[in-house]
Amino acid sequence: MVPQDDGTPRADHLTVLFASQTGNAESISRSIHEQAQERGFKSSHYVLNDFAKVDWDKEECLVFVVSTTGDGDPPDNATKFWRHLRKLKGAGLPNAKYAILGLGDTNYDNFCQTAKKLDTRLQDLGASSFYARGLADDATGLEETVDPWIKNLWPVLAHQVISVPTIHDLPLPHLTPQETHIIKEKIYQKELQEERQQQQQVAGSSSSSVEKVDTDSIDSRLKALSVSDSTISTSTTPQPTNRVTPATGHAIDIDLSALDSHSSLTGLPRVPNANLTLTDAVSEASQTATNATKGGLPSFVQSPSKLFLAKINAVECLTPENALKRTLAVEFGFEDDVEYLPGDAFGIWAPNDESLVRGVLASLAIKDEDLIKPVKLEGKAVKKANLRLYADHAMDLAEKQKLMFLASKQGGEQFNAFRAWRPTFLDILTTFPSVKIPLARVIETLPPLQPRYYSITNSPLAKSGHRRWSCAFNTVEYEHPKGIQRRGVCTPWLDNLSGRLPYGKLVSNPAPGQLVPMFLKPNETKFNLPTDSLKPVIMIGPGTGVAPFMGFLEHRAEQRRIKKRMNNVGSGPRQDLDELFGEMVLFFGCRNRDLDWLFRRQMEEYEKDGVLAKLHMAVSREEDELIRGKYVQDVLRKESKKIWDLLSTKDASIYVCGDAGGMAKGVHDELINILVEHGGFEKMDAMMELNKWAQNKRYLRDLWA
Ligand SMILES: Cc1cc2nc3c(=O)[nH]c(=O)nc-3n(C[C@H](O)[C@H](O)[C@H](O)COP(=O)(O)O)c2cc1C
Repeated sequence: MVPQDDGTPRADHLTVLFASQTGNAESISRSIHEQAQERGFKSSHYVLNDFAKVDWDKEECLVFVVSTTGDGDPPDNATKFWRHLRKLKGAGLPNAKYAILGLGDTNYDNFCQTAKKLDTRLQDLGASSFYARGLADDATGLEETVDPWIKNLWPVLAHQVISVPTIHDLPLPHLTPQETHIIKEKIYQKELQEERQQQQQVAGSSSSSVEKVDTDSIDSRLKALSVSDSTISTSTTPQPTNRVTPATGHAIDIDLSALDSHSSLTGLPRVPNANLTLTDAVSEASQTATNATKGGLPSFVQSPSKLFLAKINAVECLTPENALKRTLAVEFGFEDDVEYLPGDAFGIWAPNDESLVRGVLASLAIKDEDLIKPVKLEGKAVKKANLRLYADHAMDLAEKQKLMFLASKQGGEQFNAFRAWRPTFLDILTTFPSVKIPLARVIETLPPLQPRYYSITNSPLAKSGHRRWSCAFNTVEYEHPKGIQRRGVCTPWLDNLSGRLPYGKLVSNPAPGQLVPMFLKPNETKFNLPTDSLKPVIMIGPGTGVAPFMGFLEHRAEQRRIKKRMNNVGSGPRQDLDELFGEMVLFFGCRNRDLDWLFRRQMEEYEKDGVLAKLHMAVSREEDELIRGKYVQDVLRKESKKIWDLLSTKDASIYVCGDAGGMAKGVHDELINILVEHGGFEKMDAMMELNKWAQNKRYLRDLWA
C-alpha cells in the first residue's frame, strides 16, 4: 500500500478478473479494465482460471465480474479457480479488498449464484469488500445495473488505488478573467473599436443579423488557421433540404442453427414498461420542434452548462485525400462573451444523420420526423429487452421467432454476434422488416442523443477569442470489420455542412443560418498552462492530441504580445520576453509530414517567433523514421537528457494528450526510464515520483479511448 497525501493507504494497481460462459462478463470486465487505464489506474485483466498469474499475497484491490451458468454453477473458465478457492484455508487473503459485479438471470432459481458464493468465500478468507455488490439481471437487461455500477465504481476506486488523473480538475488560470479583461481593455481598445466599426459596416450591408459572419477580421484569422496555399471562399453549400435520400439499412444474418424447434426458449427478458403515450410524445416533439427552429435542443436535453447557439465561422480540411484520416479544423462563433481557458473543451449537440432519420421514418411509415430526431439511432448497445419488445411487434412469424431467440438464454452467442455488427436502429428494422413498433415505444426505448466533446484550440486572449471556439478532429467514418460503412454522428455532420471540403480549402460561413447548440466543458484537472509562467511546459500530443496545445501556444503567443506591447508603453524597464516565460517544448507525431502534419505552418511560425522553444517531430511512416524516431515516446528517449534538465533544474510540467492506449503507456514508460537513467531513481521510486507529480498536477494527461 502507498500512503497518499490525505494519509489513506492505497493499492498501486487494480486487478480485474472475470468468469464468463457466453462472453458478457468478459466484455464488461474488459471495458472496466480499459476504462480504468483511461482513468489513470494501473490495471491488469485476467480470466479467473488464470489465477496463477496473479500474485494473491500482494493483490490489494480486485474487481470481479462473474456470471452464473447451468443450474447456479460458475462458468467453465472459472472452475479451476473455484476448486483452488475451496482449498484455501483460514484468512488466506487478509490484504485483499474487492468489488463484485454478478451477471445472472432471474428466470433461473439460483440468481447470480457465482457472485454470491464468491462474495461469501472471499469474506471467509479475510478479504473485505470496498464497494456494494452489483447483481445484473439479463431478464430485464444487464445494462440497467451494470452501467450505474461501473459509473459509481470510479469515485470509490479512487480511494482504493492510486491513479494518474486523466480527467480535468479545476481550472487555474494564468490570468484571472478580470485581469484578462483589464489587459484587453487597455491593449485592445483601439482594435475593438476598429472591429466594431467593421461589424457595423457589414451589418449595414447584410439583411439578416443571424446569418452575418462574425467579421472579426475573419479572413486574416482564417488565413492564420490555414495552410499557405488555402483557397478561401464563402460557402455556396446547399442547406439541408427535405429531399435528403433516406439511408438504407443492412440486413444482418442470424445463425439459427442452434435454434431447436422442439425446445422452448427460456430466460427471455421482460418487455420494457410503456410509460409514454403518443400524446406525450407529440407534445414533446412539438416542444423540440419549437426549440429546433430556434436552433435549440430537444426539450428533454439538459445542457450541462449554459447553452450557446453558435454559427460556424469557418471550416478547413487539414489533410489530403491520401492521408489515413480526414482531419477538419472548425471555428464556431457566438454573440455572448465566454470566459474559458486553453485546455478547456466544449460539447456539441449534433443531430442524427438526416438520411438515417428518413430511412427510419420510411421503414416505420411515420411522417413526423421531429418525433424521432432526439433519440440516438446510431447503434452501439443493442438491448435484449428491446429485441423482446420488437418481437411483440413483428408481423412475420419467422422474424418474431428470430427476435425471441436473440433475446433468449439459448440465443446468447447469436445475440453477442448480432451486437458485434453494431447495428443502427435502421439495420434492426431492415433485418426485421415486418416489425412495426408504435412510435411512443421507439422513443422511450432508444437512448437520447449525447453531446460530443472537443478540446478548444484557440486562446481567449486572442482577438475576439472570448466569442469563438476552434477545434480539430478526425471525421469518424470507418469500415466495420464486417464490411459495413459506419460513421460517427457529429463529425460527418459538420463535414457535410461544410460541403466536404478538399484539402487546403477553407470556407468561411459554410452553413449560413445553421446554429449549433454547444456548451463549455471546463477542465476538471489542471490541464491548463501552469500559473507560474516561468515554468517550462513539455507538451506531448501526437495527431489530434495536439489540439489543446495549439490553444496553449496561441495563449502564450498572446501573452508575449501583450508583454511586448507593455514594454513599449510607459517608462518602466523593458523586460526580456524569454526571461518572463518558461520554455515550451512540443512533441508531435504523425505518419507522414506531407500527409498529416496538422497545424504545420502555425507550429513552424511559433517556433520561429520563439513562442515554441523546440518542436520535436515523430514520423512513423517515412523513410528516415529511424533517424527521427517513429513515435513520440521514441523521440522522448532521444531527448531524454534535455527533458531531465527541464524537469530537474526548472521544475517543468508535463502534459500528454491523445490516445489512452499505446501512446499514453509508451510515454509513461519512457518518463520512468528518464527518471531512472538521468535522475538516478530506482524503477519503483521513479513510478512513485511520477504518481506524486500527477497528484501535484505537474504531470497531466488528457486521454481518450
Ligand atoms: C445455459 C445457461 C444457464 C444459466 N443459468 C443461470 C443461473 O443458474 N442463474 C443465473 O442467475 N443466471 C443464469 N444464466 C444467465 C447468465 O448468467 C446471464 O445470461 C449472463 O449474462 C451470462 O453472462 P456470460 O455471457 O458472461 O456468461 C444462465 C444462462 C445460460 C445461457
